[in-house]
Amino acid sequence: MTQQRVWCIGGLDTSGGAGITRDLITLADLGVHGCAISTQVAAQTSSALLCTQPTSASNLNEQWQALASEDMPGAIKIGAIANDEQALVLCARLQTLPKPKPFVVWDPVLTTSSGGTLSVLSSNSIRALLAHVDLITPNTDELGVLTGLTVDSEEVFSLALEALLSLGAKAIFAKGGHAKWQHEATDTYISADTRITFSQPRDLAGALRGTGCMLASALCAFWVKDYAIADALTLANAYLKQVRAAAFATALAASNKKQHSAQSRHCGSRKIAMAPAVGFPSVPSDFPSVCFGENDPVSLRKAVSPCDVLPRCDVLSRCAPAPFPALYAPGHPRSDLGIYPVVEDAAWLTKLLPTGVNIIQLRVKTGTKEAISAQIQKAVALTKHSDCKLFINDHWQLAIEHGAYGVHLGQEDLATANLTAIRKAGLRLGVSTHGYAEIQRIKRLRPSYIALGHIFPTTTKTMPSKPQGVERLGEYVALCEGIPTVAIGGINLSNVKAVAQTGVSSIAVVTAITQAANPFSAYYDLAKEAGFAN
Ligand SMILES: Cc1ncc(COP(=O)(O)OP(=O)(O)O)c(N)n1
Ligand SMILES: Cc1nc(C(=O)O)sc1CCOP(=O)(O)O
Ligand SMILES: [Mg+2]
Repeated sequence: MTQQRVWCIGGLDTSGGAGITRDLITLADLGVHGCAISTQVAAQTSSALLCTQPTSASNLNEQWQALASEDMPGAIKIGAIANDEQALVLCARLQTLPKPKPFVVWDPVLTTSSGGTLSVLSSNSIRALLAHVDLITPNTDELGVLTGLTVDSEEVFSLALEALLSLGAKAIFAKGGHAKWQHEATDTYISADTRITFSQPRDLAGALRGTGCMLASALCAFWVKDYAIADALTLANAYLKQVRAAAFATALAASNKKQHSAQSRHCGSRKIAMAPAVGFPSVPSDFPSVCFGENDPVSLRKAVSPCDVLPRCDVLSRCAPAPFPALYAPGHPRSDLGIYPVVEDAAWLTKLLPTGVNIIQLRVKTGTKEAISAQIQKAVALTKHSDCKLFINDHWQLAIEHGAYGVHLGQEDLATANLTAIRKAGLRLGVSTHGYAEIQRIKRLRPSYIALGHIFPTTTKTMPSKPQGVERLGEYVALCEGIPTVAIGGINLSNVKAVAQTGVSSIAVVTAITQAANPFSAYYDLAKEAGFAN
């Protein structure tokens, strides 16, 4: 059970709105066991810090030892550290954590939302702590205090992130709620080699307390549930959006009940203390827009200039370019795509087209450009007078040149592919994804289908990510909001039924067909077991 446990180290907020009290509520809401180490007892109401009493260094040590005598956690969330003495104890303890080391997140709470001081740390303590944490989650005010900069513009924000990295931060998740210069609330994740942004339209629940605590503890919950960091961040961002919406609705209902005047209905400027339980994020509109890198070619914001002059950037959807062409013409009786064989040369088409296969992919990984071009030309000619939709993997220029039905691209291919040219040529576009962050990145493109992989271990290629499993596949299908979906990776006769039951539109296979003793009947067996027509 050690993987499903998070330790929360921070101040005990008597009101339950923030600190370790809020952390434990958040973890419970997400089905993770939270343990607590108190750095101080803060007598707090929902709007004021009355007084606070720091825990002694020896008591802090004893609390740690008590927890360490039982199960170690999968993640440790640190909030307000009262003073340098406490920082010293924590650094010593973090240094001697047994392996596998828990993921350590520091939410550097310095003041309460009402302005009371919770933490006074020297620059030496900050540096020492940074050496032991995997991720720091400052808001822009905290980023300013930690770096000595006045973070009031995008330029200074970027400088501050660089400054914090050079102080020793391994990775930063800088929250954008306080970044008033941004149209949207954009959280930025940055490490030595990665920059990912997570954007949401600004909402009315600005005065909800404890949002930083909730975000960092939700992140730890998703980490111990074994999500990759980009997915855990996407989920934590979506969780917060859900909580804010629910908190605002609850506060509004309470306010309406109390006072029936029209004026009291707007509670955007009031303090909201209660954050209702909302559970695992599942509502697609709660998920952020995700961009990889500052110049993500998939980012539509850069492509459409009117967004920049509009006051709020929930305009992303309004500015989105036309979707890529649909896989079926409107009114077509069929909605699923069936079994989707992915093959390495055009000769496979001759073998598989007689099955009546609906969609097929040519995935040629070796050979000269001339040889690949000849393969694509042959495949296009073979499918021209059939109902089979031919997708070309990787080679989008050749696919356009030879008039294929569509192109399949991976996440990295998007950096070099010319999406405008593909769209202009009228080709369909399928894109690979491997989790929440990539799906949220790709959805705004409105591709013809979104591939979801890899579902089970595969021997066909080395995957940098972990298998997703069918439970997550079901969540991803729902998140794709009607865009056709294709499951891929390790799918065969023994598991194809469970995959089909997630509602995925198509199931792509390599070895289940290409290494079958009889590929022709393997296709039929898979289609039958999945419950697809043909
Ligand atoms: C249907 C489908 N899904 C995913 C992939 C993988 O594409 P990509 O990420 O571009 O990796 P390679 O196939 O190029 O190795 C796919 N080909 N088809
Ligand atoms: C080509 C490919 N792409 C994947 C992804 O997840 O993006 S998994 C995969 C290999 C699929 O082969 P098999 O059906 O033999 O497991
Ligand atoms: Mg590819």
